[in-house]
Amino acid sequence: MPKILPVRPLRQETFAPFGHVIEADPARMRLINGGNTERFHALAEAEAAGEGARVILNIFRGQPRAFPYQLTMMERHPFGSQSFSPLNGRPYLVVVSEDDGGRPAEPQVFLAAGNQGVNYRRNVWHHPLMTLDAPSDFLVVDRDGPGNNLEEFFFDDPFLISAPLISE
Ligand SMILES: NC(=O)N[C@@H](O)C(=O)O
Ligand code: NI
Repeated sequence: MPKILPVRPLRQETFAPFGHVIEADPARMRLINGGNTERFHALAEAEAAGEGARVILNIFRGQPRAFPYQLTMMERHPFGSQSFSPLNGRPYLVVVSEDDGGRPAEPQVFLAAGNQGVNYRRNVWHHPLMTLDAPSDFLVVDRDGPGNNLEEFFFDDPFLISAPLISE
């Protein structure tokens, strides 16, 4: 029986080993434009390593995942960070792993709210986009350039996400 992974709410403190949560954090706010606009400053940094690399902005339109979901693989991008910011205001799942000697450790699953984005630091193990309920668009900021920027790992034994609900 595959091991069922608990789902936790996405919080910066628990996500810190993997990157940053992109959300309107009052501690990062400064007023600009004559007080008309609140700027939540420098919530994360985009990384694009290697000669000829550049930071690009994309839209990913993800189809909803079906549950229970068998999680069989993780991936990482050795030359750059990757951020996902929801454009439709719907929740989604974020799945990350610590590195364990070059392979992902047991995945950790977070339920992100529709007003939370994430930025995976360069070379952080994560599962590809996990959209819920309906096709959803995400602004994705990541790295383009020479070299293979995608490393995948397939588990011998899959894990299971039974439902995208908070279980902790
Ligand atoms: N491969 C690709 O562009 N998408 C993945 O990196 C992902 O994290 O969804
Ligand atoms: Ni990715």
